[in-house]
Amino acid sequence: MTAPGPLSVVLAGGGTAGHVSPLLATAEALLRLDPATRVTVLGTAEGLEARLVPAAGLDLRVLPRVPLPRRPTVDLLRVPGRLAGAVAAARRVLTEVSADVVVGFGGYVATPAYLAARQARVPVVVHEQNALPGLANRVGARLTPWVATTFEGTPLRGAQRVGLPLRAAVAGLDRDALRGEARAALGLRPDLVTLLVTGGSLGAQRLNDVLPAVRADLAAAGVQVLHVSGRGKTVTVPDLGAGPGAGTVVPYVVEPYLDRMDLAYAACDAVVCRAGAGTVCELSALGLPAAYVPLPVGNGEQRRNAEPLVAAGGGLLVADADLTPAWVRTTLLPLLADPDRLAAMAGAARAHGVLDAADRLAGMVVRAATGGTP
Ligand SMILES: CC(=O)N[C@H]1[C@@H](OP(=O)(O)OP(=O)(O)OC[C@H]2O[C@@H](n3ccc(=O)[nH]c3=O)[C@H](O)[C@@H]2O)O[C@H](CO)[C@@H](O)[C@@H]1O
Repeated sequence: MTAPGPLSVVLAGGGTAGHVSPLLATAEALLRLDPATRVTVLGTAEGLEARLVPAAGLDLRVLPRVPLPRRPTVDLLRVPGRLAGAVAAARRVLTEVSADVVVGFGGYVATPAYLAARQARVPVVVHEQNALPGLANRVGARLTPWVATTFEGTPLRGAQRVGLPLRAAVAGLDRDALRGEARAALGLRPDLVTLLVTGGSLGAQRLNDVLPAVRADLAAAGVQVLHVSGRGKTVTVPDLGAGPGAGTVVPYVVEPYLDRMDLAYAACDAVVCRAGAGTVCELSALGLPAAYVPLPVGNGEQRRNAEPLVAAGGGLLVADADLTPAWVRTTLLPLLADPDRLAAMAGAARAHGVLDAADRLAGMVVRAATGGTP
């Protein structure tokens, strides 16, 4: 059975950019397939989607946030009432836009969206970004045969690996062509080895503390830094004074958040970062060598996100507690001074990455909406 006319697709997800970016990339791919597709996004007023979705020109509908407690606490008793309100709100949106399919990316709004779709008999597609699934997607995967994952081996029933949908600005990035322009736009020198430091969309205080502390060593080695710190997080970059590296002008540029991460990726030669699924997949698809410092909380998904890439030679894995000034001096600086090793890592990363996940997921969404089989 084929739905008549253009499809109406509801994308549900949000929270951090790690959740919003694949949603936006999937919207881009659906609109590439058919520019007449109606795309509606369900998100929260608190997440980054509240800014990023309208900025991408998409229709955002806000649902109340329903955090699901990870452990059975008294708060669990309040979930059904809150959840019922959010399901009813989602259901109204599905009816208003005559949804043909709901695609959930996990997070706060995904659970009510999945339940509303089930009530309205609208097909559901689940996309899980992380190597270990979150609670919302564990629920969602029980309701549908259409389950897509970023990584191989994610424990969800019926999972098919499609990779992580990447925005066209990243997937289509020609780093060599954009390098000069990107460095100039970011206040970096054209001629120096360039390290990108990024703690993901929210930043990471640990990275913000450790990397500036070795500014003098980096500068003395001729390594300039672009440090994306996260909004509201602090970074104190020491003045070089008369210490090592003084007298040479080696930039250490701090930006709280970049809407154009493609510029950062074009500008840099290597990366020190957290291991959010988005960062891992973008860097591997672009062939960027990186030292991954997984966030040591949550269900351990960040370590699992980076492990296969690191095992394939595409980067280093550094425990949070091991990220110290000494590590920078003894491990990172020698790596940055070794173009052959960097090139080998870059090649291994590129071989591991997936560039066309957005098109693969969009294809699955259309099949789910039009009565296909998984
Ligand atoms: C603290 C937290 O909850 N972290 C989770 C969050 O991470 P977080 O949101 O940090 O996610 P990711 O590393 O997955 O992705 C970061 C995304 O933000 C973009 N970006 C980043 C910085 C910037 O200045 N501009 C910008 O556009 C990157 O290009 C990338 O697309 O979602 C990930 C994907 O579900 C999870 O794996 C992480 O565990």
